[in-house]
Amino acid sequence: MFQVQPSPRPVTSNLETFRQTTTVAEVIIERIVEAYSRDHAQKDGIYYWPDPLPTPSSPLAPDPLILFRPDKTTQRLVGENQDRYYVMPTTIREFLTQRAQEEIKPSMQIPLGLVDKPEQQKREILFVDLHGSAGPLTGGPLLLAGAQHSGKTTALQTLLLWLSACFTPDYLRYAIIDPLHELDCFQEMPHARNEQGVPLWTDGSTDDKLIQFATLLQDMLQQRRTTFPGLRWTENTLAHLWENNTRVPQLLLVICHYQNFVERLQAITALRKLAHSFAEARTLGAYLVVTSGEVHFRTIPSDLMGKFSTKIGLLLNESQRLDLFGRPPIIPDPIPGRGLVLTPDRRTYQIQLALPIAGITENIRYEILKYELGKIARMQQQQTLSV
Ligand SMILES: Nc1ncnc2c1ncn2[C@@H]1O[C@H](COP(=O)(O)OP(=O)(O)OP(=O)(O)O)[C@@H](O)[C@H]1O
Repeated sequence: MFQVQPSPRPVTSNLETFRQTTTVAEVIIERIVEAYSRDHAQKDGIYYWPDPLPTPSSPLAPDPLILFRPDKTTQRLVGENQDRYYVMPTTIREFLTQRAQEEIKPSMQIPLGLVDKPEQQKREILFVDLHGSAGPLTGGPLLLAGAQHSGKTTALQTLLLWLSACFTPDYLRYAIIDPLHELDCFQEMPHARNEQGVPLWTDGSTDDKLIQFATLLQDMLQQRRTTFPGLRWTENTLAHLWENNTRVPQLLLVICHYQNFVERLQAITALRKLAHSFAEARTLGAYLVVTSGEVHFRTIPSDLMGKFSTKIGLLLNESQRLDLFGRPPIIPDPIPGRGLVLTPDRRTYQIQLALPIAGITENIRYEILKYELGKIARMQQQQTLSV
């Protein structure tokens, strides 16, 4: 299994360039830090106050937190930035090479950014677990709720980029309902087709399209059961099948902008049924992520809301925060990608979600993302052919 290591924080920041004076206290602190390292202190049970969450600010720091480190090809497009923090210390190419040498096991633990845990004096990687690797109470479906331009699509890009890099299509497929075409760059990925080459993507612009798509996915779930008659699916079944060289891919359903379908009776009925089927099929290796601009029970009824074991809220107003988190202990700053997470163990933390790709504008990031996805597809195809 690969090791997830946070990249070291740079010692200096841009702000320091502008600093005029150094106080006596700062000199003393610097001397103590030199003599008594963070590692030493931790061994003695002393924890430093964690660094604050990286803050995107346009135009000074539009991309402070990125999933993967850029490689030489993209580095020249995104520029050097000492203050960027990488969730993964490797480039995508290094990651794929490393993955090709590993025994692949099912995993739906996805690093989406950083989480601040002040009471534990920790800032750590935010992992969302769609499977619940230590039982259903440790993970399950994810709801990403947020106002317009709060970072929902970006979070989905990060999630899908991670899964695309982790798994070849033999081990993972994603099915996407994307009414605003915000995830078009994933349509071309082989992961977004079923074994027969049928696209697992729709914009759901008509009820017929959506119902047909829902039927296709329900059939895929049913096929899992009928292909292995008599098999009792438990949370470890997929892992056992993979160990025995039976490749049944994990299947992720992503529903974007759920609130857009609410006024369409036939569409929303099919969508709700589909969401429930996926929410209840984690032992079959089926997973669910939903984004919504609204969290009121008229949009997401309580029976469906109750299925989401992890809830992320970005730029929510007070009543939306109340609907999703009760009375949260903190109110996050109105920054893209900054928000709250309600974890499966019912705790609420402040988070900063990562961008999938570095770059000073959204357009540059999108172009690089397309390029990186193409590279992933090509490298995975070569690796599959050479096995
Ligand atoms: N984690 C992040 N760090 C820095 N910038 C971000 C982050 N997330 C989003 N942004 C920026 O905020 C803007 C809005 O992001 P995004 O399109 O993902 O929001 P959205 O919630 O999907 O919006 P909409 O509801 O309109 O589709 C984009 O310019 C994006 O680059």
